[in-house]
Amino acid sequence: MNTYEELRREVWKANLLLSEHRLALFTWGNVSGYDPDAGVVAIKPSGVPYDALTPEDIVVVSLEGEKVWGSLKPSSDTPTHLVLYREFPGLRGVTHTHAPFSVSWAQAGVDVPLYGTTHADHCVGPVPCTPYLSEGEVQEAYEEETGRLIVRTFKARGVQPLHTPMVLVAGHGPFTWGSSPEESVRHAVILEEICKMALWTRMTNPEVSSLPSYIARKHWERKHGPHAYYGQGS
Ligand SMILES: O=C(CO)[C@@H](O)[C@H](O)COP(=O)(O)O
Repeated sequence: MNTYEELRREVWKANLLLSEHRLALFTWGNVSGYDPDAGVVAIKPSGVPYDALTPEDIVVVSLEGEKVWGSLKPSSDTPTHLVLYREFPGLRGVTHTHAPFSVSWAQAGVDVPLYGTTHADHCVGPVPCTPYLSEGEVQEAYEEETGRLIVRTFKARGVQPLHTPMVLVAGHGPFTWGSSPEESVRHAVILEEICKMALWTRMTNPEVSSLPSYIARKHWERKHGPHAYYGQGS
């Protein structure tokens, strides 16, 4: 019987990084990983503190959300993760945190402007903030609709998820993703730093404008290859 041990250990280690980087207190936040060959997602169990988490606690579900391995309840945010894996091809890891600067920008309900090269190295353009979910969406299927809201926001704005691996959900907090669970956590750390620097930048100069696009493009292409700008690359 497949116990998905390798995937579970990878996801377990990534969840411990949330706590190590102080991106989530208590049981807040969650990290998952997707194995497309097996067609399963491993994710943190709901309500288990990080310092008590073991690889055996990690729960494995199908892309449709059916539990296929594990005794605990999967994270309450599992439906959000699953929508992102289904709708954004290439994702292998998703992270959700309650990191304070990221949550502050999400609560403010505004995009994080691209003020500098640190941001430009990791995102083509501002970090999008979604609008609020409607009352019906919240009542109907909150976590699933949160994922759909992220996908709608990126598609409506023509943002490539592999070129902007992060988003703020209005009133809630950040979701980030990547080519592995560990990379999705790294993007959450980077997002928190971007949000902190953007807030301090705006406090230092309320009239500050965004970084000129020719500098932002140079930094993005230096790191991701030429012609990778605005999704023209791989
Ligand atoms: O977004 C939230 C709550 O607002 C979640 O991140 C919880 O804070 C963690 O839930 P579990 O993963 O433990 O179910």
